[in-house]
Amino acid sequence: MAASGNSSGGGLLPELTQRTPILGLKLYLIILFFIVILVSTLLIFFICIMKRRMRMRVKHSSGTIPLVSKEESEMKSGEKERRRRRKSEEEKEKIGWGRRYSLKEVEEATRGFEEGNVIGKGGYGIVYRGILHDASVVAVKNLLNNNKGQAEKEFKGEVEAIGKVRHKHLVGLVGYCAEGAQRMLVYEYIDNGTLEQWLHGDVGPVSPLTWDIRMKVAVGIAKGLAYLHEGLEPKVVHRDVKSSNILLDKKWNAKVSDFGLAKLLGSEKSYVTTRVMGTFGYVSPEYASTGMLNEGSDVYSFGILLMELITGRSPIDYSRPPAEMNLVNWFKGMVASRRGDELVDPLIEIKPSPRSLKRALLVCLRCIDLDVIKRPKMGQIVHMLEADDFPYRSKHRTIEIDHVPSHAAVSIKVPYPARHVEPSSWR
Ligand SMILES: Nc1ncnc2c1ncn2[C@@H]1O[C@H](COP(=O)(O)OP(=O)(O)OP(=O)(O)O)[C@@H](O)[C@H]1O
Repeated sequence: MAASGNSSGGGLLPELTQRTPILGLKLYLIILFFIVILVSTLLIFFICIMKRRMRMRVKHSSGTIPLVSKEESEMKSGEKERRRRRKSEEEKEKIGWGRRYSLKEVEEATRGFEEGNVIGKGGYGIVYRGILHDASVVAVKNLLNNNKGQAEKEFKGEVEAIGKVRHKHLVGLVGYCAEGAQRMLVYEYIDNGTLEQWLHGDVGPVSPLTWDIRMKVAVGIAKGLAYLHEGLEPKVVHRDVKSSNILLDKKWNAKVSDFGLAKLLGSEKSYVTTRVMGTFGYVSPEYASTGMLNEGSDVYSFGILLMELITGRSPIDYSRPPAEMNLVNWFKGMVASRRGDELVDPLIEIKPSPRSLKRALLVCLRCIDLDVIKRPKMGQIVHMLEADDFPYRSKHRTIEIDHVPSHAAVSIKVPYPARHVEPSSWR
């Protein structure tokens, strides 16, 4: 019994240890190999199932206990999409110097061109105050429909000429709108009215525009014009320098506005137009009679503007006695008869020093010289108005002022800076 029991147990083991035809491996090794394969297959299968279950659980949980509601998450993705689209629209609408605005944007900014947002009406259209999406305040000039044929031309010229021009004393164009028949210009908003309003509006018995403020305004305008004439290539002639085109901020900084009439000029050439486009009373005689235009015409208009600042009078005022209706004639006559101090606006409480007054009067006379060549450049005017000791510095050479009325008994000598005027001085 013992022998048979031994032989059956011993018979099984030797079978397992017998070599098989598979690579001569022993049977138990092959069995072991298959068991390992089976176990690892099961293990992989199990892991896959577990992973799938976990994924399903995550899905399930986000559906049942969401961190944000479905609507909210849709809104968020919608908002994201809208923002992305708005950003790409804005990128598309950027035009180098500013922006092209859609009609919808301008309508929103002005609350549908609400009457209450009208800040002024000019020859080319109505100006509205507007607030853009980014909260910046702007002045939107909506060009008139009945001006379209002409205004469209002006519009294009204006946009191209002034879009890139940036200067402390020039009103910046921040963009435009050209949709369908609509043409609009979007300017930075200047918050303290126009020089015309401050000079000729009802300001009470004492003008807030003191002599010093008036001179500061004059220097600002001169700097702005000097930049147009001498700081740009090709230069820009404004063509409509007048008090209603001078805007003021709360610190009395002057900003020259309305380049609707400005045209780009070739550097050496003067420009001939078929019709005179300036404003009566400010237009230089040569521009009025020949249509020949160069920056000298702006200098003439600046001279008239300076007279207006000194006297508080309009260039043409039919409500005055005939001898005083034309500001230039009255002004020249008063200077010639040495009554310059009577020219000062009676609304100025503290009178200017004789030196400061004389300086301003002489600049006026030089600007309105009938010979355009003899008029100073705007950069020189900045120097003349700013120089403390002008016109008394001895090293200045003197130049005769022509065209003070021929009946004038006096010959006025106007010192003239011999130095070269650095562009940086009027910037
Ligand atoms: N950028 C601005 N910021 C604030 N107000 C402005 C601005 N531009 C214009 N205005 C206001 O709108 C008014 C009309 O301006 P606009 O330039 O159209 O006409 P104007 O200069 O009075 O006349 P014209 O069209 O004959 O030049 C101005 O008088 C001013 O009160």
